[in-house]
Amino acid sequence: MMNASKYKRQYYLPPETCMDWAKKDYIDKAPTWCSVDLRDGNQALVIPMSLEQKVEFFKLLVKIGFKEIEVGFPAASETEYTFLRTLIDRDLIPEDVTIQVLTQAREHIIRKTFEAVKGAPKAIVHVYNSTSVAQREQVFKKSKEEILKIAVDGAKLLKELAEQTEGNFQFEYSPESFTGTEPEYALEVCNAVIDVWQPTPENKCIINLPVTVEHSMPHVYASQVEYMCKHMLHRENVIVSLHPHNDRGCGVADSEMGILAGADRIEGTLFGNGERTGNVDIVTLGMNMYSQGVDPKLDFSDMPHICEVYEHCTGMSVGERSPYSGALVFAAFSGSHQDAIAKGMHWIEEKDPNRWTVPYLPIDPTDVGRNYDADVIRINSQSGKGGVGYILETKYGLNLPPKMREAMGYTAKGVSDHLHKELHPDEIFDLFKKTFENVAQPYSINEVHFQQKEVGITTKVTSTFNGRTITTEATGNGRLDAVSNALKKAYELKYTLEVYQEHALERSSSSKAIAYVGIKKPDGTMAWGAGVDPDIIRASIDALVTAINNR
Ligand SMILES: CC(=O)SCCNC(=O)CCNC(=O)[C@H](O)C(C)(C)COP(=O)(O)OP(=O)(O)OC[C@H]1O[C@@H](n2cnc3c(N)ncnc32)[C@H](O)[C@@H]1OP(=O)(O)O
Ligand SMILES: CC(C)C(=O)C(=O)O
Ligand SMILES: [Mg+2]
Repeated sequence: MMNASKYKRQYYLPPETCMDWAKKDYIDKAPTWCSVDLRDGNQALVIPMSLEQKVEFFKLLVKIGFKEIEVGFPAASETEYTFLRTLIDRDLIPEDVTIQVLTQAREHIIRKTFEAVKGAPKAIVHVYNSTSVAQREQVFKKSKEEILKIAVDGAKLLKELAEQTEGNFQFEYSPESFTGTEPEYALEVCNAVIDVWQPTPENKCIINLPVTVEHSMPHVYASQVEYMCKHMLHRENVIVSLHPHNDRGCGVADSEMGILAGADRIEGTLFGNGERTGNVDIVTLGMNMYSQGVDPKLDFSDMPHICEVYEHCTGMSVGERSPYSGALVFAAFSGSHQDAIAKGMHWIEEKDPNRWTVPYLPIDPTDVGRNYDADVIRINSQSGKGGVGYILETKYGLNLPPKMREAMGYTAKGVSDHLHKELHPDEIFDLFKKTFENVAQPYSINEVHFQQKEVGITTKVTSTFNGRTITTEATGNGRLDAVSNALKKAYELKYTLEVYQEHALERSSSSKAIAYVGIKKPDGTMAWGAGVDPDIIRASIDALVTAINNR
């Protein structure tokens, strides 16, 4: 049995109501992004990245467009230290990119960090100490004043070493475990740090408010952020940064509401890698903005490549349902969704090509390097005529009559259900051909001759049924009608010719046409056939014979 009574809330509300952010419904500009993949993401991996993997990942982050990248915890290990030196010594940091390094607020760790970062063209030195009730009591066993002193001493040492070290440095402070800290106390500590640094418009400092562990609903965090923003010393010279983790699965909501509450900057990772349930997923955050028409200033247009490098470097995998990036996130298997998507695609093509409104698809999959054919409409036993028809039309250029789409839809559903598998587009096309195209058993046509009469057409048809060949003559008001009448006469067939449609085959063959025929049987149900031939008359006769064979 589980025992909920051993838990109680571990978060603290601000001393005043801070809900102004709730009046906003829209993020109108991208925050400053800082990737912490190479530090927070890396420290959460079973096997942290090698030097080569970190270099490859760094290049990917630069290509995506990150301008601030926390590259590691240089005092942590030789690999971390060497990676930082490699970036600086091999001149791998583009001019418009600022690297960031993390250090505990401990003297020897800070000193080692400055040793590692010296010569960096631009670097953010990020110092942290935990301020939460739990850590004050259990880990540090120190009073509020003593914890504040750790932060202030760390801030002073950063300032001192920055002056003595070659390079350009900006400072960042995190009251780690902010979400388990009383907001008034977190504010007091942050303001004490800001007071040491005395930020200016030219050299702003960063105050990072981490959701080190996600304890509350996102609106509580947003209220805490709003409180901090409202009361922060030199707010105009402070960049307020958020660093949400995802323990309750609300990292994205924390970030979005936190931005509404006044934050300027987000630290997170690709696909939400990071400690425990991960850091906030910057792909989701950025693409959420993009899907509202706001440029996220990050380029995710080649998502498959981004996933590949991420998986290769971290050994993690991108989940199939991972927003905007997962293998299945654009896939529609169910019939009504496919139908709506197919109609939506036609709508934007014909009516409004500049605005994406396709039902069930929050963004155009091609914007992130995915494609309609392989990724969107996929066929299994949950699918219907809309999806099957869409695939036949868009991939193979077959524009089936609406009722024939339905017949083909049920045929595909039956096969998928029976085999218990997804049908790939080529399998659907093969199924169509096998079931509905030029089927010449048990009836087949050997020869057809026409003669134009004053009223209508006369035909002489030689056909075979069960090994017996006969020739019949008949008239009709057109060629197909005449052949149909001849076959009815030859075999006493009972049906009415209900649907006829034809078009050129542009995709599969430039010189052929396809005809579709639907016949109504005495019980009122339909049978369908298609014929493909360079000669449209021959194609229509083959379609008719196929429909007869499918009765
Ligand atoms: C929420 C986060 O993600 S924070 C980042 C966490 N990442 C990492 O820790 C990865 C890199 N860290 C490391 O490799 C190691 O911890 C090192 C090399 C930095 C330090 O190693 P060590 O000194 O051997 O161990 P450790 O980190 O456990 O030190 C714990 C001591 O530091 C103190 N401490 C921990 N964090 C801080 C901090 N941010 N500021 C000041 N003191 C701190 C603890 O209270 C403890 O003190 P005690 O010795 O008096 O008990
Ligand atoms: C070091 C800090 C910012 C951190 O990673 C966290 O609190 O999650
Ligand atoms: Mg973290």
